[in-house]
Amino acid sequence: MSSDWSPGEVHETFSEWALAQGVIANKVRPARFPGRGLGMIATDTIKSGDFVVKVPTTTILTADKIPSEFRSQFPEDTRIQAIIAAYLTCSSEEDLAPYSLWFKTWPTRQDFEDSMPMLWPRSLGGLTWPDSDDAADPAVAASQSNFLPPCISGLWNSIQKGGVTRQYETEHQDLVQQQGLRLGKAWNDVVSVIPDIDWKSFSYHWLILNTRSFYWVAPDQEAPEDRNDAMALLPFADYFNHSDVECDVKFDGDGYTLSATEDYEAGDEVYMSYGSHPNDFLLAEYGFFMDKNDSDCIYLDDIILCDFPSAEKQEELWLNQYYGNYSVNSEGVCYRTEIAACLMYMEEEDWRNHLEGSTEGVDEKKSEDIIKGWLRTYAAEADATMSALRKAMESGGVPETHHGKAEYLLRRWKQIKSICESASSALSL
Ligand SMILES: C[S@@+](CC[C@H](N)C(=O)[O-])C[C@H]1O[C@@H](n2cnc3c(N)ncnc32)[C@H](O)[C@@H]1O
Repeated sequence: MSSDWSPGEVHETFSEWALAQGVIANKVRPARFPGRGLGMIATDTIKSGDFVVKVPTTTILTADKIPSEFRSQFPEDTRIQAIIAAYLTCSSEEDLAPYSLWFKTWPTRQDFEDSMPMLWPRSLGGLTWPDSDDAADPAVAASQSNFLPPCISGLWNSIQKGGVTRQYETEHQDLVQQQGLRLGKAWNDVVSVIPDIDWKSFSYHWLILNTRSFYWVAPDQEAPEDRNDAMALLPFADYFNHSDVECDVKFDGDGYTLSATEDYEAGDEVYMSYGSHPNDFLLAEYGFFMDKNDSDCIYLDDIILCDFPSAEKQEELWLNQYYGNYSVNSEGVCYRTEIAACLMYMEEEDWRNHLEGSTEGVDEKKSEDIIKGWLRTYAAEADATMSALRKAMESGGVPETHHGKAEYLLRRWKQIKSICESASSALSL
């Protein structure tokens, strides 16, 4: 192994401890990967299907491992993530001693402040938290621009959002506001019971759970309604970085088995999938995005719904379950988007028949032009935002300490523009 990849003493010591606790590592070990922190490296040839890590139940951290007198003090609807985060924040060193080597391998709060948009300064689209010091900053108040991608912020610079007649469940949109609500509620719930709990430490542990937990349901329990309440932290297995590979993580009463879903050579990084997530979701929830991501897409909902000719036509979309979640990837737009485009110019009755298979009234050229117009609107948003962001960097609206984050956002906006352009070209084929 190259010395640059060496994980360092803290990780070596922790790995020895984890193996002594019954964790089994098969041809993998932690290593350092530029831009990805720690990850897992193959120490030998691994074939797809080989198990790479086993983690026994005895070593994992779940809500069941927290003393019931601690758990039971919180309001009934307090989420498991909040309870575990509060436990990790408030328990004595003695109670947490069994995990102490593991905690040293986790990222720092500064790492989260650098990578997670929800903790970024408000000038870059971050939220206001108990420790935010820029809430009253006049430069921030004066800033008219939003720099986060619309799927993360729910905001636009070049279009007036509006015209939405129905509330609906969005996929991967408005992410930072939803996170804000989740963390805000968690904070209120724990503060109601532990008024002097430390915000920085609590939010740090909440983010550790957000970025490192695995799905877990104890063998004698029902799966909770919300999968976010089925959380476990797994020592050692939490070194795996994400890639758009298949996922093979199984658990039973004995513990977890993580298997490779691709072949790897010695020296390759071995990945696990955190799910089929678009880049905006990865950025908001995990603090990174990928150069190549087959699951990447953006959503046209705000553009389409404010372009829709009448409330009646929007109602047609709603009644026929085509309201919202209009996705685009570099290969084109989704079927829902094509159907919405048809309703822009078709008579309602023809359109309803079209849903049943009729082509009466369908004009492919018109549909293509409409969709291309929507994609141009999104690409123009990318241009407007990149230009505003560059200006804010030059003028000091985004302080120099945050230029790294701004550059990262510019990279994402370039990807967004390129998705619009490739999807538009694909329409003409
Ligand atoms: C489960 S941890 C993986 C271990 C982590 N890299 C570390 O240094 O401890 C998840 C975090 O790893 C980072 N990460 C995961 N996959 C990544 C990738 N493909 N590229 C860059 N960072 C990644 C992100 O910071 C994410 O929040």
